[in-house]
Amino acid sequence: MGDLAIDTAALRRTYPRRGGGRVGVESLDLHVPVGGVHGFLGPNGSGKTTTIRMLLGLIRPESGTMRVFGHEVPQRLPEVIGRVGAIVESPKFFPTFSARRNLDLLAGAIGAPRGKVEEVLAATALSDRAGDRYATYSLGMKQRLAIAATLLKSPDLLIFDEPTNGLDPGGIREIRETMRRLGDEGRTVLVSSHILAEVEQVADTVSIIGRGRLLAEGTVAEVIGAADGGTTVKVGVADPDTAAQVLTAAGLRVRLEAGRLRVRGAADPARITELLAHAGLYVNELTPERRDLERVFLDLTAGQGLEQDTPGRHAGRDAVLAGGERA
Ligand SMILES: Nc1ncnc2c1ncn2[C@@H]1O[C@H](COP(=O)(O)OP(=O)(O)OP(=O)(O)O)[C@@H](O)[C@H]1O
Repeated sequence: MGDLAIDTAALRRTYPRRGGGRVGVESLDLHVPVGGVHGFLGPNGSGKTTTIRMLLGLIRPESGTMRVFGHEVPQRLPEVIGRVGAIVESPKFFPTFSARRNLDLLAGAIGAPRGKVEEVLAATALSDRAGDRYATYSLGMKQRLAIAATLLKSPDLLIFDEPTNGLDPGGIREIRETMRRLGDEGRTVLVSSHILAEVEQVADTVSIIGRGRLLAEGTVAEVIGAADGGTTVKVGVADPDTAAQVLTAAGLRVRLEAGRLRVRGAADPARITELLAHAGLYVNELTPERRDLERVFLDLTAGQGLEQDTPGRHAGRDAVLAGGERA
């Protein structure tokens, strides 16, 4: 792995749990590469917010180490905090002022260069509505304005804790597009979430945690592949029996299903086409059957949620995972 924006080793911060035992972050090894969007995933209560609060110096770990851009934190946090922008709670804006005026005030307070306000408004797709009063903004626009405010200091690392909570699908898409743009600019975006479908679409890499420990990490494809033992590909071919022999001889696992082959173990589906073409067999269908991240996540984190979580605490959040964590 290349340079890391965030790395932690055996990071621990726990709280006593009612009825005995402890909850929180037990021993977390996190590796967030520099540049791109990193999904920090786990069920409710798995320790995401606790980890983020430790990284930002808001609470102290009991033990373990953390580094941000190679600087040990919290010891060296003052040297690096200027490169970090975070939205952990909703920031306060003046409701009767426009978004632009709110940002102008903040920019003045931190000495951000002129022109920065228009730049961050554009980066969060708010330019058109920047003259409107904050009070008239939708929840999604408010959230994007919060991102715009953190961008005023041009952070290299942005940390968003569940940024799409409570947003409608349109609002979620806009936050996702904003994160994608920031990642494409070479910034590092750490986004915590328990809503997998969203993160799968935007994240370059992910960490999946459960009960304060790392369960899987890597690119989305790697995490899905590792959990699945390689991609499964459906193959349609005129002579499936011969094709099955060819592929089996090449070390792949093959099953005949409804006249088509289900082939596992090929690192790259193109290898299947190549093997069959060499045997004079022509493929008329080749469909990678990817498990989605959600499935992997549910399997990895089954029973890892907080069974003592208060029912309804996360009302309105993703029902699938709420169900999954209590499975
Ligand atoms: N200040 C605290 N006092 C007691 N327990 C706490 C405290 N902060 C967190 N916890 C507990 O630690 C565990 C991890 O919480 P945390 O908020 O880090 O999880 P999370 O993954 O961010 O979950 P969510 O998605 O629900 O926000 C939970 O069981 C939580 O109740």
